[in-house]
Amino acid sequence: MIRFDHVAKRYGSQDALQNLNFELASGDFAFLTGHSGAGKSTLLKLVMMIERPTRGQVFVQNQNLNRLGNRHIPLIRRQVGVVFQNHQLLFDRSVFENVALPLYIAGMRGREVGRRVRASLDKVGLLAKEKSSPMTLSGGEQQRVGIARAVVNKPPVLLADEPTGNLDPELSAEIMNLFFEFNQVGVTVLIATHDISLIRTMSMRVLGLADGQLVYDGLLEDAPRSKPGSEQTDG
Ligand SMILES: Nc1ncnc2c1ncn2[C@@H]1O[C@H](COP(=O)(O)OP(=O)(O)OP(=O)(O)O)[C@@H](O)[C@H]1O
Repeated sequence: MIRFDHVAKRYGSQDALQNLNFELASGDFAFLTGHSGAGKSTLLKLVMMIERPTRGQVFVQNQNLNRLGNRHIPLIRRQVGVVFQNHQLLFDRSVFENVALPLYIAGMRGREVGRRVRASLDKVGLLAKEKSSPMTLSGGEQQRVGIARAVVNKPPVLLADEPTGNLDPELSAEIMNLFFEFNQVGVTVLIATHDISLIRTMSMRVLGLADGQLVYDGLLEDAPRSKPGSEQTDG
């Protein structure tokens, strides 16, 4: 679960988020949308403890992040898998080694690593590519490696920041289906995206940000066509 309770984030004199209140219960799925600079990445960074709120409280899996010191950050990171737009894969390592990285960081060694990595690659349909270099893979395949890495230690929460940003509509739909599959087995999923046309095709909850404020929380199919994010594709 994720809960924001009167959360504000200010960078210097810039208000990135203001008085944000929402909750994703365990097993919920939502898209996070809004214009460039609306505060999507900042919101995700607060969940990952890359940033701290200026005011208010963020809860992840019922833990109040304000109460956790920096030494607890790895504990939260193990509970929150993250998928980035540009994959952030290591091109000098194999697919297997990229996916295994969070397990190594968590101190896991031996056979369990192989078992977990292969289970994860199997879920994203890339079991046959474990020895390949990510460089030899297509954009969609690279994104699936990024997803396998995000879920390899079975986090209860999965975040994604523009995970389909560089992909064509067909591949984007495939990637979204993977997120739905993880959600169906109980993972809480929050996906930041500009891609209103893609999320219009799915009747899922949408959190809409504008200028750091939550201006919409509901099913997009119920919304007037100008909301939320006003179809902006900038940024
Ligand atoms: N490290 C920072 N220092 C100063 N200002 C920042 C910082 N990070 C973000 N901001 C500002 O906070 C606001 C929200 O930015 P954020 O990156 O969260 O928006 P976003 O919705 O993710 O945008 P995009 O879709 O372009 O990635 C913007 O005005 C941005 O300029």
